[in-house]
Amino acid sequence: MSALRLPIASPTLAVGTFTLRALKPDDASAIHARVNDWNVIRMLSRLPFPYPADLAAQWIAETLRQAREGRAYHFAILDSSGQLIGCVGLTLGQGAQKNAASLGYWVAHSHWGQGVARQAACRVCRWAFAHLGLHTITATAAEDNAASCALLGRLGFRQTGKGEQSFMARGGKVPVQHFTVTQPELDAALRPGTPEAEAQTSPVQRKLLLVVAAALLDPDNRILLAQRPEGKALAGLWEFPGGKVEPGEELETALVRELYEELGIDVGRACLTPFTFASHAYETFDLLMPLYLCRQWQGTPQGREGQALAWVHADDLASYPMPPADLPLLPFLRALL
Ligand SMILES: Nc1nc2c([nH]c(=O)n2[C@H]2C[C@H](O)[C@@H](COP(=O)(O)OP(=O)(O)OP(=O)(O)O)O2)c(=O)[nH]1
Ligand SMILES: [Mg+2]
Repeated sequence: MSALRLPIASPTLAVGTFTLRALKPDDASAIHARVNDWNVIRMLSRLPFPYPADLAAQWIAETLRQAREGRAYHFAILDSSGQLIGCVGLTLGQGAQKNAASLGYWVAHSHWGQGVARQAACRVCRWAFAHLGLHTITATAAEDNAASCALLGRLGFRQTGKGEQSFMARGGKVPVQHFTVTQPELDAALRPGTPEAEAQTSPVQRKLLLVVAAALLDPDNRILLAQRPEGKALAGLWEFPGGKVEPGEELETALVRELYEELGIDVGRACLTPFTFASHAYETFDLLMPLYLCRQWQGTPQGREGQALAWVHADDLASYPMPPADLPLLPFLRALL
């Protein structure tokens, strides 16, 4: 009886300072901006040049369908700031080839030479061998893509043959090399001490970001929200004023400082009452945000960083889109006010 292969959910994988996660529809513009580059696209067999903007959205939709059906797993490669810098993926064989998968990847030209593709490809292969029941992973690289051929060699891929393949962007056939790796071969390539092994076995810990924030309350029990300005992460969303705690800084000191910097008000530490906290796993960091209540301060809050401000009744909070970390806090505020 042949074992049925059930689709498994695409994981989020950490490797070195990079994060690999399933593609999302709103990755389309970043993908288009980075892949529509002759340096990148000439190494990819199935992509036309120029690369039409709507092709990225279609491709993402197709990868999501393939992942749901367990036919392929494609990942966005994000750098430590959450910026998409490439893609890596595996397409699974069918029928007699069901224990094999083919590997593909590309990295934005601006990030070449930094080991991004090597680390990402290695991480995805390790995950696939561990979870997809594969015997082999294959890859094909254009013969003039020396970096890719070298990368595969460093991951234990053996060259199994040469051939020719059509490359759409180049408008014709291009000499290619075919490669294969098995799990023992990949493991052997990850000998302790190699950069591959280090990046794979000691992924940099997810960053814990400590942010302090305040719910300032006026005599009508309205809460002050500030709109995150353009150019900042989560721009346009409404938040509790506050900011990052600096290394070695006490939480209340940080909050007093942030409220002065952002709103121009003076708050005494004794006027800050600990209320609750937010804990949220953002894509590239974990946020821990103690939230204080404050009913007394000196001065009138002003958006000193250009941010819009709004005094909002607890019942109206839902009309102000907030960062995902803040949503679990709202029922507590409604119950209090
Ligand atoms: N202040 C604040 N930050 C929040 C809230 N919810 C939420 O997810 N965050 C996140 C967004 C940011 O990733 C982080 C706070 O960063 P920030 O950019 O405001 O930090 P900051 O005020 O120190 O500003 P900067 O000097 O670093 O630009 O916490 C919230 O309600 N208030
Ligand atoms: Mg802030």
